[in-house]
Amino acid sequence: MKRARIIYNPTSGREIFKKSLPDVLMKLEAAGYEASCHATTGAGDATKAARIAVERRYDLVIAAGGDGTINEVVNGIAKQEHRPKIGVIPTGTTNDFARALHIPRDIDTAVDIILKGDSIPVDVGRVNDKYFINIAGGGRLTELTYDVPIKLKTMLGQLAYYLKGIEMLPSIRATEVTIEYDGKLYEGEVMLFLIGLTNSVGGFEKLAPNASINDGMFSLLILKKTNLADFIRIASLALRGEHLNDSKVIYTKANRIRVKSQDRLQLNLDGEYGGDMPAEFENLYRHIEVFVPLDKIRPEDRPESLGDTAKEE
Ligand SMILES: Nc1ncnc2c1ncn2[C@@H]1O[C@H](COP(=O)(O)OP(=O)(O)OP(=O)(O)O)[C@@H](O)[C@H]1O
Repeated sequence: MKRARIIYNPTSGREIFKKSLPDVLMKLEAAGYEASCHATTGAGDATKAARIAVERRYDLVIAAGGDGTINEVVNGIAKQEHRPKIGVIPTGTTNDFARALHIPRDIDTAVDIILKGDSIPVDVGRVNDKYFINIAGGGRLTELTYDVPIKLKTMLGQLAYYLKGIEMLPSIRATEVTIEYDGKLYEGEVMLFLIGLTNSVGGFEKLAPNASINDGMFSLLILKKTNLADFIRIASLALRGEHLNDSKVIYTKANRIRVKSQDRLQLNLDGEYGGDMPAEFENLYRHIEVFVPLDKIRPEDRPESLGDTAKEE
């Protein structure tokens, strides 16, 4: 009998998953899985739980939570040789990764997608021995995600991040950085830089419009130093995906990126604090298989167009 392990964060998003858990377990059992679950207890626990699930040779690991939980689960799996397929039940505040893969927030539908059994390989980012699935970034603006209290997120959802952003806007300053990407060099002051694996960041779905989830490339976006008015102008352009040609924006694809700074510069990995720079980023090509609604995935990202290379590594 196949075995499934659900790793869920009881505090994520609006804390709704607990109520559905018995139904989800029953549904998995009815589909022929022996199903069990682990409720995370705090930072790092989902990584530990995923590592144990790998050791115990679970066939399927389901991450139920927000991007932070999925990131932790991937961190427990990505280094291992035997990597079980991952199912995602998005119950977080932002759910960028799930949104990029068209996995809906409705728990029942998300479980149906897993049970249907269609999966695709996705790229994973590695930086200083940590992994990310969606986005890495740096700059004062990316640091605001750490300060949003859990209770506020539970009450307000994504709005909590925007409120925090507005509160911080006047105090955001630029940072001097050196960014090396595939042999090219950028040196100067930046408001932020983002290294994306998908097109969905902080609810902005058009930030990296031509990102592919499994082409082995990062989308690198650098926002140079701006004044407050320019910053607001570019942010509103970004909502419509019209920011890429702005003279303050550098946007390109790269496979390897190095970032360093004279100042203290924190690294944000999938919305959580991930250590300080310097950092070296590497794109791990099609490193993990995730269950998705195949009919919603762009043709070029689907297995039939991936060919045999999808089975490499
Ligand atoms: N029992 C717990 N109590 C407090 N924090 C927890 C607990 N379990 C996990 N966490 C931490 O909560 C972090 C954020 O969780 P998660 O991403 O699932 O939800 P979220 O913050 O609501 O959603 P999003 O990341 O999409 O904004 C995790 O990275 C983890 O470190």
